[in-house]
Amino acid sequence: MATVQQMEPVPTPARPQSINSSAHSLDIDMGGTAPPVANDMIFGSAPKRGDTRTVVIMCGPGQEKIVAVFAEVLGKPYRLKHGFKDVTHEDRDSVVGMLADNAKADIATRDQSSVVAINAHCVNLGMPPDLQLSAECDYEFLYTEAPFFRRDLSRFISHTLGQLNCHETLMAKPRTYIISTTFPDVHAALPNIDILTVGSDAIEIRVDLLKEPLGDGTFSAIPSLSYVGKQVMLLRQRTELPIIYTTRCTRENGRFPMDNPELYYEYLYRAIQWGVEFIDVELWLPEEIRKRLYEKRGNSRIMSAFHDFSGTFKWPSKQAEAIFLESRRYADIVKMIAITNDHNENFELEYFRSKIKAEYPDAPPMSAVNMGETGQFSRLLNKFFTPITHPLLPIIAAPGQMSAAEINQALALLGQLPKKSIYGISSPSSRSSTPQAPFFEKCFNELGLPHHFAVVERQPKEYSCIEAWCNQRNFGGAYLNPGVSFNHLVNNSSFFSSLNNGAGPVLTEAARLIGMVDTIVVRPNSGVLSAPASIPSSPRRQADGSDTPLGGGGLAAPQFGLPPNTSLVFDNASWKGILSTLTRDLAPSAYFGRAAVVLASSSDDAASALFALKALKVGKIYTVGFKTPPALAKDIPVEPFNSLESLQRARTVSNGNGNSKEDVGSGAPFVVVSALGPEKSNLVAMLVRVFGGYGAKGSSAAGSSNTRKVFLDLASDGYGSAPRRGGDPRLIAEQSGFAAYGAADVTAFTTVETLRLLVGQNVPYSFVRLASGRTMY
Ligand SMILES: O=C1C[C@@](O)(C(=O)O)C[C@@H](O)[C@@H]1O
Repeated sequence: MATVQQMEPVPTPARPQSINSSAHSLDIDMGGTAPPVANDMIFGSAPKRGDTRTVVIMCGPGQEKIVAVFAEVLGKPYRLKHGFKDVTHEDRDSVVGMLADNAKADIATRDQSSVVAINAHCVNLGMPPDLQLSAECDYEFLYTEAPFFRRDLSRFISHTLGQLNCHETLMAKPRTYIISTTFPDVHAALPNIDILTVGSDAIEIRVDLLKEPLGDGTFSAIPSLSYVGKQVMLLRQRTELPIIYTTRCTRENGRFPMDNPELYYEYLYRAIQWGVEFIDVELWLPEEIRKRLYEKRGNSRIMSAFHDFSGTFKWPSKQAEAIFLESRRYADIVKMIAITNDHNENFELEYFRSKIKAEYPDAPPMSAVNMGETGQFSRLLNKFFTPITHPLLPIIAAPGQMSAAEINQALALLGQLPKKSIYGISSPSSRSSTPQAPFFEKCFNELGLPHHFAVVERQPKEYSCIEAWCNQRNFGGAYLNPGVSFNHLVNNSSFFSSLNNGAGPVLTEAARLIGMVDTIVVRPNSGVLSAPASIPSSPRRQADGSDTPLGGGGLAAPQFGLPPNTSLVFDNASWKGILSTLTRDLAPSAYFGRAAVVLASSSDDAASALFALKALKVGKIYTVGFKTPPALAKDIPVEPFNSLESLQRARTVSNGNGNSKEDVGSGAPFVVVSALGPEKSNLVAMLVRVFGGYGAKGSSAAGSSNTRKVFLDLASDGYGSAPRRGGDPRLIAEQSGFAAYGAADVTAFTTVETLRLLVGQNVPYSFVRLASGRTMY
């Protein structure tokens, strides 16, 4: 059970510090010795250029508007053409739309090296997608018109074109859980989907368990592809989690018949076309089918699946190794599951796991557990893609399945998940009306984590106390709100500066370049880094002159001394919050090569946004109110607005398409990020008016574009939160044609990242928003 103490009203993590407090300078000069950099955290899974072929959208009559939405999400102009034969080299930077009926004539003869064909089908019209197009297109997007889920389209296209990759993110996580849903109809899952998926890193849809009603009170033997498509669509509209698509056969505890392996190909390949992230492919399927699926998987990942229900399977056997070797041939992930009868078989599995790791270090990651009650122990030990259940599910997907909370509680009992003290370190300037402690308590309880959480407050410009909270035996990590400059942290703490033999704490690439730390993560030492020197922290002098231990603020008296086998990693979660907000409704390519404006009253406030914009490969950054730190100005043109003329110049600069080299950075600003406080609202409002209006790149006779520009106000929690001089910039931005986002969006995404970093658990964005009193949908 989590123990939470709300000591002070808590902060909004993404709020820039200089709104209320004096700015700190950001210089990336780290002094003499460079701090160690966590080499496994370099840029994470940053957006990529991905597939650069011309995107062709096929749509039904009267549905041409979906072409414009695709174009908008991708940040490209669009044009309508009759058929594939009319798509030329000139269209390469546009989205091309065409009517499905016309496309059928020549889709088969398209040049697949230059075009990617997407069948966009609106399910509201009562007809299934055209069979020929479904079979011949590269991808298929199923959607509802009312309501329309733009973030679903954004996710679909970012995934299928390879601009965002959830696989890399999941692979980097020390422990991952997948929830196996067992609903006969996804509708039943939707009301509880947020709570159901707390702790899950991906969600499995058991296609074989879906029951398609036939209208006469009976159900079809297997659900039709059109029914399955709608179910997958529904699920993806309501969860941001990657989906695992499973057609489990009758022999392996499922309901899919085994007499026609081609049926599996049909269903599984369709899932790749739908942009499902993970496809479960059973090992019994003929090699030719497994190979074909693997080769045609696009940006989806294949999970080879083997289950043995005989009760005679032995992990220490030639057979087990042979199964692994066969599985890995056409797989990105290998899953091996067996029913066992003896507790010792859990140890045999662990031996098998370590043997495979040692003998095949380059093999795909393996998820391997034993089923049944005696096998539950192996579910605690498996760290990668552990299948879990939840009490709200109608049935468990396999004997012995446990929930995330049960696994975590068991790990805690076994001493594998020791109780830690986790802190939210705020300062008086960052107090907000949303109490953070009850939220963390809810998450910890929901996840069965044993940790303490406390919000503690430091005084402005007081950094030395932070070391006292961190230099405790049971310190489990902290978030800092507002973030603190790395230099301030290290220069004011003999503890931090002495870590790693005087080289300082480990820094992630993001924290190093941003220069601001908002998350302190405790990590077991990897061989690469030397053990941090743990020194006793300096006790605080009380008024009477006696020494008193620092920290805790009401927690049990802390034991001093970070254990020697641990490292502190200084990280920055805010930039990810900003990145996720900016890519919620737009694919990363909407930003590639375009110009951005960042307003802030200090470089500390601007740094996370600058880093996120660089990750999005913007072409140029205009700045207002601060000097860009050299590390962040590297490899990108940065121009301060220092006169009305410079502003005017930026406004009228020609619009390129941003995709070719010559166009990089050209065009009027597309995205404006402001970290200025309410007292500077009129300046922000003036700028959004100046840069407002539709249009963006490429609107010309050659194609039309209606891309809305993007405005992100890091200083505003929402409309009407505080009276603002010159009006609310978000409202003005919206009136000026921007899509506007505020600090609450960034905060929720940042909290998701913070929890991942601090406790290694995934709490969906929608749950965070729900807990803070707002729903996404
Ligand atoms: O393969 C697996 C693992 C599983 O069988 C289990 O044992 O938890 C549950 C299935 O839903 C899933 O597809």
